[in-house]
Amino acid sequence: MRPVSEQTRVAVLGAGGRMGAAVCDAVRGAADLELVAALHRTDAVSDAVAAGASVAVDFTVPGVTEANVHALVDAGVHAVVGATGWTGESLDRVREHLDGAPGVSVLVAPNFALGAVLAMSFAAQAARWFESAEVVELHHPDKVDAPSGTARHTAAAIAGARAAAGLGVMPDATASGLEGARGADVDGVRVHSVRLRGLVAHEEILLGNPGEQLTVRHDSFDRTSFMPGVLLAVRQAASRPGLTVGLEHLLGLG
Ligand SMILES: NC(=O)C1=CN([C@@H]2O[C@H](COP(=O)(O)OP(=O)(O)OC[C@H]3O[C@@H](n4cnc5c(N)ncnc54)[C@H](OP(=O)(O)O)[C@@H]3O)[C@@H](O)[C@H]2O)C=CC1
Ligand SMILES: O=C(O)C1=N[C@H](C(=O)O)C[C@H](O)C1
Repeated sequence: MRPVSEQTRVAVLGAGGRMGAAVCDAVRGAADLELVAALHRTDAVSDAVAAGASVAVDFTVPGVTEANVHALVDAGVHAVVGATGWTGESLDRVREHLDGAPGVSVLVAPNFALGAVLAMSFAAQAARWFESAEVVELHHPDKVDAPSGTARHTAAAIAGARAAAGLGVMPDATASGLEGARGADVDGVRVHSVRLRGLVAHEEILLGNPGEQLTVRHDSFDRTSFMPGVLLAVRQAASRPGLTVGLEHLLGLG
């Protein structure tokens, strides 16, 4: 056990959830970290501050997480955020808030699994060379949002790479059919959501050209897959002031 003075004091918001509980276990198992608060929906964010946390990890739910982050920034506590539901507008509000809170950091990452971050990076790298690209995300049926934050982030990165390469609209002759059959449109990239008992978190990026297909696939079979990324973000929080979106920036991929 390290001396208490060397340990980073960590709070977990959403501690009773599937991810929050796994993060609490991971923090307890790390010699350089101390879990000082495990907060549930009935607790206030100020409880993390009162417990002396310097970093708070938020795995609550869309619709709640943004308010948590603003409260943490006000208190000077670094935030590591895994909860989804973030938009360009909500990220802008946090960025603006952080302008008035020098030294405080917020990392929002739609996926902390190293393989998922690499898959997104590979897909974005490949996108400029293909006429077509579509994203399929597959999750457990208890997930409350669709498409997944990861799929949105992936589609946005593909769209950005296509635009930078001067690619236009993808070929698609669909003129009629059932609403929703072609999935959601994220910046011009189609995203399809599967919810199936037995799954955890999976993503396939399909890239097509005449006569060939490239498939990039990542599978999280267990929530332990997210923990190395979460712990990396907690450890780097104090040295990355301002807003960071995506774990890729901590992995040298951003
Ligand atoms: N970035 C990443 O790598 C990953 C992100 N996620 C995302 O993390 C989030 C949580 O996922 P998961 O753990 O599966 O979800 P769960 O439903 O298992 O957990 C959600 C947690 O949020 C808390 N909560 C719910 N409503 C409120 C509220 N109104 N105020 C405060 N807390 C609330 C719950 O508290 P209580 O226990 O008191 O009910 C619960 O602990 C989702 O957005 C998911 O997409 C998931 C996996 C990986
Ligand atoms: O809810 C989940 O489970 C997951 N949510 C995140 C997302 O929406 O991308 C990350 C991962 O896919 C698991």
